[in-house]
Amino acid sequence: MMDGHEVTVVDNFFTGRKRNVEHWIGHENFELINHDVVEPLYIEVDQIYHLASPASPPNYMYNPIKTLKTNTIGTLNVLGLAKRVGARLLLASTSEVYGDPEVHPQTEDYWGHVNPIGPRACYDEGKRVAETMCYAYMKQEGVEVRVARIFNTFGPRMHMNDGRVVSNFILQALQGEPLTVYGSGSQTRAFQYVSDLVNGLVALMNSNVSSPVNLGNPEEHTILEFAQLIKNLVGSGSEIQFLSEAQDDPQKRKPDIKKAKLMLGWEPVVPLEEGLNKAIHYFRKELEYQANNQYIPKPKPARIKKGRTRHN
Ligand SMILES: O=c1ccn([C@@H]2O[C@H](COP(=O)(O)OP(=O)(O)O[C@H]3OC[C@@H](O)[C@H](O)[C@H]3O)[C@@H](O)[C@H]2O)c(=O)[nH]1
Repeated sequence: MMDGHEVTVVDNFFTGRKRNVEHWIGHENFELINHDVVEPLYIEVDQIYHLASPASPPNYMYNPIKTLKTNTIGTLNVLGLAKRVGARLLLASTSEVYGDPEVHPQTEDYWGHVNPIGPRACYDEGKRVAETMCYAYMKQEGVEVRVARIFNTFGPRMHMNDGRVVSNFILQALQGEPLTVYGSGSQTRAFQYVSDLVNGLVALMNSNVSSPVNLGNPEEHTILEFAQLIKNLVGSGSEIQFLSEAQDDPQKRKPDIKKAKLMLGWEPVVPLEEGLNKAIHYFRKELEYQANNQYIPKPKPARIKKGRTRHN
């Protein structure tokens, strides 16, 4: 929108919210369509960012069949749209295509280590077949595709009930509740701030790189370190609580971003603490918003008939 393009947002609001784009509603270049990509879509566009699919593990595991349909039928539909109108399509793929990786850090040529029947499979395998579909359409139909393998990302406008670790820890720390660490907390992740990701996606879309590219921040920490860091940044007295570990939880994850640096001239620029402070500020405001905007139906005023006076 800020570059002056006409933008159509398509969302079924399974995990999205109108509030996230409300500042653009009414702008002449902006359109919001309530639509599910599992159904075909007929519009005229020249670039498609295919970002559909819940991305938070509790969300995608909540309805695995829907997650599979979105990533398979939904991807076929948007590829069909790209083919019909001659648009370029960027797929939001994921670091989860590497599964619980045996190669560290993960490079794009690593094929991954995925449990095809585990609880994460609807998402991991869904995204893997979505990549396969992109390259089949590229080879057979000449559709221009771009594939971003997105590593853990956070930032403002995440849903309070998202369930991923950054929003969970920040909300728990702000409310004085225990920070819930799954397992021992020795598993690692590397988190990027949302604006870095957006810049990477736009750079990839407008590049000539059709093979998959990792987009992530390579600064790696254990989950326990993240819990302590967030507690300190919030200034919270919350305890750290160890819960049972999640099944098939990847034990180590960190992107190798040499390819993005070399071919897109892209790398993350927002330091972790600066990004976390912005997210903390956002969630603080969200908690205030929630406290002040609970929907309480107002009682209807009694209907008073005019013109007649009743005498009992
Ligand atoms: O409250 C929590 C939530 C999560 N965790 C742990 O924190 C780590 C990160 O968990 P998240 O749920 O944030 O995200 P995951 O790394 O498991 O999956 C993510 O991977 C990359 C993206 O494609 C997706 O956004 C998502 O699937 C995991 O080890 C998880 O077990 C906690 O310890 N406590």
